[in-house]
Amino acid sequence: MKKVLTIAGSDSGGGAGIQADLKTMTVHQVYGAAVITALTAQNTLGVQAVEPVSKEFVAAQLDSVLSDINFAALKTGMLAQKEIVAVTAQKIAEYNLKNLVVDPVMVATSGDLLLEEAAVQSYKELLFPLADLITPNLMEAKVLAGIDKETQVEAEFLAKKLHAFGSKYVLIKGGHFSNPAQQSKKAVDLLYDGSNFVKFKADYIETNDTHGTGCTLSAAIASNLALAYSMEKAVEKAKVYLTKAIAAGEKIGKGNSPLNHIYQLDLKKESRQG
Ligand SMILES: Nc1ncnc2c1ncn2[C@@H]1O[C@H](COP(=O)(O)OP(=O)(O)O)[C@@H](O)[C@H]1O
Ligand SMILES: Cc1ncc(COP(=O)(O)OP(=O)(O)O)c(N)n1
Repeated sequence: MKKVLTIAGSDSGGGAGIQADLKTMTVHQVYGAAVITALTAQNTLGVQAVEPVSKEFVAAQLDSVLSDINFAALKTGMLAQKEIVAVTAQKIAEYNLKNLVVDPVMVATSGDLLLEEAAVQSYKELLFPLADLITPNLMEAKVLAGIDKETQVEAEFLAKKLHAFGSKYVLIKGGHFSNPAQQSKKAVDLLYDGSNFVKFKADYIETNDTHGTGCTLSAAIASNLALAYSMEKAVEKAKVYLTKAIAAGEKIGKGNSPLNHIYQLDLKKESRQG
């Protein structure tokens, strides 16, 4: 079995972070391991509190799993602080890890901050040059490119700007674009390899129940890379998985419900009532 590592924060509500990553990995039939960078007291309504893990303890977790398990791919999610970005990059380089997907998580959809501002530079200098793929959403891409959040820009422009930081590929996620493509009810993500653009289009689902979409997408891509798919195929398959998981969502909690990862398991619906 292929092994995949997530280095990310914990979402006590189970919708995003390492919980979403491990569910996604399991459904992809890869073995998921998790290094936790921060605890969040979180539910479907938002993030009530954040407790970052010390950089020493993140390093200890990384040494534990990396000295023991041979990972075919890995992803990073919420890294919270610049020291955690730095130690993560240091260990990824030290253990010469391949197939790295970096989801530069900054803010939850609820608006709660998941990364300190000082860490943005560390992402660009330390982590992106090691990455096979970075997966910013629109707002994250603007922050990383140093563009005002209110400025209207094309995804192509952002992809080119971010590719200059050294990752092999950039995927600009389209969940927050209010552009003609979305008006035509398509969720469009743009992949750039430094020369060519590839668009991935899926049906845009009219719902606010999208908690954990970014985490799920990057975990699915990492799983597909571990399974030896090309980057294009890995993104294409991940997007299909994600869209089905949004469409199959069931109401959980009082706020924005998480995705449904068990929709494709062969379980009788009656056995999971309640
Ligand atoms: N309502 C939706 N219907 C279908 N796909 C969506 C929807 N919202 C987001 N997506 C997709 O989910 C993924 C995550 O995108 P986005 O929401 O932009 O990132 P994040 O979750 O990091 O904020 C992308 O592939 C995007 O196209
Ligand atoms: C612990 C933790 N990590 C990441 C996120 C952000 O999740 P994401 O999939 O980008 O999207 P939303 O859940 O915010 O829609 C999080 N909330 N918590």
